Amino acid sequence: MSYEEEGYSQAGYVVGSFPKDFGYGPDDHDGEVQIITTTQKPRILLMGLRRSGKSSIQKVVFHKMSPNETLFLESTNKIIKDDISNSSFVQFQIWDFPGQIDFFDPTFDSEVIFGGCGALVFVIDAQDDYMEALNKLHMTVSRAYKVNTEIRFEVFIHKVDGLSDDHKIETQRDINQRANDDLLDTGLDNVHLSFYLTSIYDHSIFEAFSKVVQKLIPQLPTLENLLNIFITNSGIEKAFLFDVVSKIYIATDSSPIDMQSYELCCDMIDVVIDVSCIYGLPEETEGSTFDEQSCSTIKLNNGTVLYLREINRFLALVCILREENFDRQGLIDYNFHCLRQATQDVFQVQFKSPRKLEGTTKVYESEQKSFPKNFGSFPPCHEDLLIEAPTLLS
Ligand SMILES: Nc1nc2c(ncn2[C@@H]2O[C@H](COP(=O)(O)OP(=O)(O)OP(=O)(O)O)[C@@H](O)[C@H]2O)c(=O)[nH]1
Repeated sequence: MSYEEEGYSQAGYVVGSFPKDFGYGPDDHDGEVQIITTTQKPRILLMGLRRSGKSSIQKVVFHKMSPNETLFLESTNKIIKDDISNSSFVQFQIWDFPGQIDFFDPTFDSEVIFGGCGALVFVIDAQDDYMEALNKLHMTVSRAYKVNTEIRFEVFIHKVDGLSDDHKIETQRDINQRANDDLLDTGLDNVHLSFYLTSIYDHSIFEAFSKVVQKLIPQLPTLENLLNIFITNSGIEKAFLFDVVSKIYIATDSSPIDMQSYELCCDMIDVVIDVSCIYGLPEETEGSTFDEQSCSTIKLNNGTVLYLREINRFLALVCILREENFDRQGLIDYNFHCLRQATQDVFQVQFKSPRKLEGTTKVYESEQKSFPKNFGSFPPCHEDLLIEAPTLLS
């Protein structure tokens, strides 16, 4: 059967009911998936005035550059296209624009640049006077929206490490108000801007980028639902699905996120990778330090356990739970295997025919009782933790 018959477009993406042609997923589990790496990737554009911090964000989040090293970055003078799909689960390109870009330059092709773009991240330096940045933001948004009404506009109020807490809130309120007023004045009141306070010197930039990326993942509600069921049946308090290299979390359960939990999980990934680098591979062996055997459990002295397991070579599940709930580690391990299988299925559905795709997606998106029948749960003595447990382990 040809790819088209199977539901593929010529470009290698699925013709079907997904909202956008975004390519995600493990490319090592199924030969079919590799076709996506040869095609045009969905794009996230990084724009903003000169020296606002665009290249630093890209280098810190996706290339492990330490924040202090960004002091020596040279100014970008042409569009830098960074394809991060080789190292990351989320397959997209990031285009870093020079600050002085001129929209009226005839070589600036808005149709091409904004046409296939998923998200436009506009970076504003909060330590500087931001009036000029707001003008540029308005010009950029109106230009992009004219070409592509589907773009998500994300505004990073950046370098907030230099501001006091009160000043941060006040700056965000002021920028939000002015940017939306500008849009209203030009009749663009249906354009939605999202604002984030960010800095490369803490985890805020990773958190903000996580939210930007999550909005581009059509499978997000399904993943969230899977994680909800997993944590409820396993006595876990919080679970994140991490892209290991970037430390972007592509999904979490629906309980509230506190920054400390996120930071703790990020730190755990660093520890596991560092220890694996030193002790994980036999001497003089080339290979990935994160593989199917990667797993770790860390018990903290405050009665909390951190639990990390590999989902595929790019993705890790990191959970936080109470020590007493870790007594039944076998059950958690078992449930994790169900979750891992389900997660892989969710992403591979994307590469099946639209007909099959609808059916499978429905299974995962419907009520909890329709989830994989083999999901384990705490035995009946822990009834408080059960939610219509499918098959109980005895
Ligand atoms: N304090 C602080 N400085 C930052 C932050 N992010 C970037 N910088 C600094 O801002 C300066 C400019 O950063 P770049 O990343 O080169 O800025 P850019 O927007 O790419 O600049 P152009 O390439 O000229 O458009 C560098 O000295 C960075 O170290 C941040 O979160 N906090």
